[in-house]
Amino acid sequence: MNNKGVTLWLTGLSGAGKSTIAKGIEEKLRASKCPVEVLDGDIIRTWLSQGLGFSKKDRDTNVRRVGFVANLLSRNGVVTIVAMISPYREIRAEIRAITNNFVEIYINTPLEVCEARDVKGLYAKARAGEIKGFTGIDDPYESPLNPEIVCNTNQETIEESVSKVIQYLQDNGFLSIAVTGVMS
Ligand SMILES: Nc1ncnc2c1ncn2[C@@H]1O[C@H](COP(=O)(O)OP(=O)(O)OP(=O)(O)O)[C@@H](O)[C@H]1O
Ligand SMILES: Nc1ncnc2c1ncn2[C@@H]1O[C@H](COP(=O)(O)OS(=O)(=O)O)[C@@H](O)[C@H]1O
Repeated sequence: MNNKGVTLWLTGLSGAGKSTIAKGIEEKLRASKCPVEVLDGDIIRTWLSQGLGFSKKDRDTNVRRVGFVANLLSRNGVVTIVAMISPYREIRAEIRAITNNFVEIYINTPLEVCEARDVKGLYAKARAGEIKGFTGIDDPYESPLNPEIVCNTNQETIEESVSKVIQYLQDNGFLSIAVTGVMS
């Protein structure tokens, strides 16, 4: 096993499908004995970033911390999957510049679809004014201009998005093993 290590940075609105697709990629790679870790926004905010809020300053701090850890992992051969809203272009560019093999993946799901899913009921609260500064409602989301991969989750299945990412890893020499079950 001699993976190059890579950081897969999944960005998109809340409910876009970042965690779901991250888990799908993780499962496929783990089943093939590939070293993989997921840094998920919700879990990071429980441990590494407890106490941070959702101001631009706090979100940037959150993203910087995760970028730092992702680089440590990926430079040691781990496929590191980050799933965070990470709404600001500038900070994503900053992390790209300092991170080993940074691959930006835009989980492109229209706001209406995320809102209809409303997995955690937070969009309803944001619309009711109970949560202020909610991304996509009254806080910005700056979509990537040149992402390496785009997953249009309202036009493709979870499995198709996962396969697309694994295929990218294989095509770009990031995997030293063949991962089974990848559609072409
Ligand atoms: N094609 C698809 N790809 C990904 N998720 C999908 C798709 N179709 C439906 N879903 C559903 O959308 C929801 C996405 O929720 P998920 O927690 O993955 O979003 P998230 O982007 O991680 O949000 P948050 O930033 O709030 O953590 C899940 O319930 C998932 O099953
Ligand atoms: N004001 C808010 N804006 C966006 N997401 C929020 C907000 N308040 C709570 N959340 C929840 O916090 C999670 C997003 O956290 P992160 O991905 O860690 O965000 S980020 O902006 O700092 O990258 C999502 O699960 C979302 O549902």
